[in-house]
Amino acid sequence: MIEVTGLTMRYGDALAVDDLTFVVKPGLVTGFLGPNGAGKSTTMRVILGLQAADAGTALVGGRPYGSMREPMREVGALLDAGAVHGGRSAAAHLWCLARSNGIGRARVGHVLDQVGLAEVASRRIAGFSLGMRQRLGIAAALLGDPGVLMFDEPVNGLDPEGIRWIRELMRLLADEGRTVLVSSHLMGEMALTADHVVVIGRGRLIADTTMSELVARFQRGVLVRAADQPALAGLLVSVGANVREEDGGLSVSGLDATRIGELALARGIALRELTPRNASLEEAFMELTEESVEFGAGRAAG
Ligand SMILES: Nc1ncnc2c1ncn2[C@@H]1O[C@H](COP(=O)(O)OP(=O)(O)OP(=O)(O)O)[C@@H](O)[C@H]1O
Repeated sequence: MIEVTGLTMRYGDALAVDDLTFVVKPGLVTGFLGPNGAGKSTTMRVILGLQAADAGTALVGGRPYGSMREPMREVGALLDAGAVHGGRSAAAHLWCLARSNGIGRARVGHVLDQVGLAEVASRRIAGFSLGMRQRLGIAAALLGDPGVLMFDEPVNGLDPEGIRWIRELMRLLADEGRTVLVSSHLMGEMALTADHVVVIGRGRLIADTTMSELVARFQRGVLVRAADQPALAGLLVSVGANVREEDGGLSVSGLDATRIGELALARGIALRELTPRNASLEEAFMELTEESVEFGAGRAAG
């Protein structure tokens, strides 16, 4: 479990994280979403004790990172996959990390296998592709077999196969009961990965909810096609729905797809299509963050 409470962090006069409070629970993949500069990396760095907060606390398993005797066994993180010593081999890099954290050599082989780098274990990191570096960074995060994992934009620059691999790994880690926090500025990617989302903008909390609730919140009506469309339109309007013609079908709001299907069935109208439509999650994200920008502007003016 990660508990962030009233976290505030400034760079000079600029407020990067502003009184942020949220909890990341075990057994779930939690997406940490926000546009560039929202404060995601800063929050993660404070959780990892790499930066001191100006106010508030960030606890992992009830304790600040700085008080852990063997932190790699409690929390693993991928922050910047580029930041490794290129002259070493993958195995040497991991063994160096393991040794300085009291972790046995067997874990090095285990995590190299787990991330699919076993065959290139003795190659110098300098020759690694971005995807291989990401995998190596994830191997390092997993080295201490920690219960809490944080990944900052892990899919950045990866090909579709690499993205799918990361998605499946997150799921597996959460299913093992671990706490998984993964940041992204791409809502669409998160929709496929996360169970829960924490959305921030300008360092402030915008939403802390389940992914399915967020999707439902941005539901954009139902597209329906029927054998007898005028009859269906009349029926739906008679129960209070908003109906307009669209693309040879009916765009319906005010009723969900289940209810529309039941009404059509009861009246004996055959349906040819019944499609609930959501705003793209990118649109939802824009809306959410625009609200936060407006909120920010309002506060500044007031
Ligand atoms: N070392 C620094 N010095 C000064 N300002 C910084 C520093 N690091 C970050 N900032 C500022 O703090 C704010 C939050 O940045 P942060 O990197 O945490 O956001 P982010 O959500 O991770 O963004 P991104 O998706 O671009 O990584 C931004 O306005 C950024 O410009």
